[in-house]
Amino acid sequence: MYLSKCIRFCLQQTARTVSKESPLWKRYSTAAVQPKIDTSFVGALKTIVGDANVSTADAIREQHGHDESHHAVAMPDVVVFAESVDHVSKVSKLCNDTKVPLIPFGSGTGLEGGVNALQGGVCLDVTKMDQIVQVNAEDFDCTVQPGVMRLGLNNYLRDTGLWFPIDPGADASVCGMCATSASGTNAVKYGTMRENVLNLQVVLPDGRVIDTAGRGRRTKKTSAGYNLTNLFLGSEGTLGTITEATVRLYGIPEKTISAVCHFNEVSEAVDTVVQILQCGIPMAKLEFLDDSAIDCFNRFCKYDMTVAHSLFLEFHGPAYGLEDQFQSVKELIEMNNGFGLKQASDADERNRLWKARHEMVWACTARIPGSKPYSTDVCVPITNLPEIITKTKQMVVEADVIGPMVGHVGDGNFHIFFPCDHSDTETFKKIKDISHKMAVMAMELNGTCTGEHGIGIGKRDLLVAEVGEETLGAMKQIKETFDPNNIMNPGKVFF
Ligand SMILES: Cc1cc2c(cc1C)N(C[C@H](O)[C@H](O)[C@H](O)COP(=O)(O)OP(=O)(O)OC[C@H]1O[C@@H](n3cnc4c(N)ncnc43)[C@H](O)[C@@H]1O)c1[nH]c(=O)[nH]c(=O)c1N2
Ligand SMILES: CCCCC(=O)C(=O)O
Ligand SMILES: [Mn+2]
Repeated sequence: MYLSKCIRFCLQQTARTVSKESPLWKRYSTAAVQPKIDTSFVGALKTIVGDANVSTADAIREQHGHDESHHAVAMPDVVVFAESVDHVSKVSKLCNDTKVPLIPFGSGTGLEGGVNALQGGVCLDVTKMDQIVQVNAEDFDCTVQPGVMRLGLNNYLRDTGLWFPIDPGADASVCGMCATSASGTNAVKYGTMRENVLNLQVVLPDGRVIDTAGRGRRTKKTSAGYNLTNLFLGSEGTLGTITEATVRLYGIPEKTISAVCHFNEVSEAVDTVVQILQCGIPMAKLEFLDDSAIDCFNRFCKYDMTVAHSLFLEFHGPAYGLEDQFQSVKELIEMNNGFGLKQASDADERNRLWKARHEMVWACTARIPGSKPYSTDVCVPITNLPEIITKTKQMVVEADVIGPMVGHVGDGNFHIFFPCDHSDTETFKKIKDISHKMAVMAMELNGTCTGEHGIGIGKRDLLVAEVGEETLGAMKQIKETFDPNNIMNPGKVFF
């Protein structure tokens, strides 16, 4: 009853653009920021980080005013490249004292408009802080600065026999992945960022530097006080700037088996997934692509993969026993009328088998030249997957829009990738409508409107429907405590 009240509220709100004058803004935003960016402010920034690390050039501001999503570019007034924690601290304090918005920038691969400078201000680019501070190979952890990218980290780690498995597809910064609580294809086995971060160093808006678990702490377990680490995971730059992350590492699996198979019915594929999980088979990846996704891929890469609903699977482990796991899954696939099962262990073969999954975003946007991805990102308890996937697919077919479905179904999480061209207003309206209905359906099925991309700009209305007014109020209190002047990435997560 309560949920449906919230959903009605949220349906009313998304129908219009929320401006600073609206009651919603006043209700859910802290003090609005008054940017005071003039030559003396820019001069003060230059004094802190050096002339070469401050840019007001249009091209640089444009580059920092958007991510990979469809959201309209919103440029910051100035871009600052920090080279040290001291830089971050002093720039934060200056912005706080002068009430200028401050937007941390990782690598701009986000999908919810997280770095778009809705109210102008300073974009704080931390990519120059790119040191791997420490690797504790025998403890399976390492500490990185915010400019360290996940692929760079894994290249560096290769000789140690370890890897950092969280894989959002894009080569994102590890601290940006903390900020959005990212996950991706490996979460079935290794969890999301929430399960893999041991400690964070954060610069608060007033310039204070804190370590969420205490300086140097890197234990797998702790019961010491509030879990500030988890508070900052998924905070999307709205509470502070993450300047160091200590993350968990894993042994590179001795053997990997990849597999792909097809189904005529969505329900057969999803039932197979649920049964694999119920049997406790420790899958590394369990992904679903529908027929429309495979069709996009074939067109984009000139492949001739079977155009059918497909499961992409991966097994990681010691060579001993992995083949048995594969055989058990094979039986389940056959029981559910799956066909065309292919498997590979060799790295090149495996990459070829999985190519459709990895090319998906670009294969999809290629269908409409100049389009950008509009991603939906719902996640539900695994037993509710068949219902929401089937209903979503029906909506996409009925609306007659291009909307391939790709799911991290092993986690109950899936996306429709809509190639989005804002000038086609009719299609855009249909996309928004389906996206909204998917989120509402997910919430009705005890799920969430975002499993991994975050709230950003696009899902602010949905947050209140998801968590309820009281919980949203508690979140706002936390925001006000850390950031009383609302300088940190204003207009994100909350209005
Ligand atoms: C092709 C493709 C495919 C995928 C994805 C993207 C793309 C382009 N993503 C989304 C994306 O990769 C993910 O959101 C990253 O975690 C963003 O990291 P960036 O470093 O790019 O942060 P980016 O610079 O885009 O910033 C994202 C948000 O975090 C904040 N932020 C960044 N660095 C910060 C810091 N140091 N301190 C505080 N705040 C900071 C920003 O202010 C912003 O709000 C994804 N994701 C996923 O989870 N699963 C997936 O499957 C995919 N798949
Ligand atoms: C529309 C982009 C969604 C990217 C993503 O999350 C994935 O490929 O899993
Ligand atoms: Mn994803």
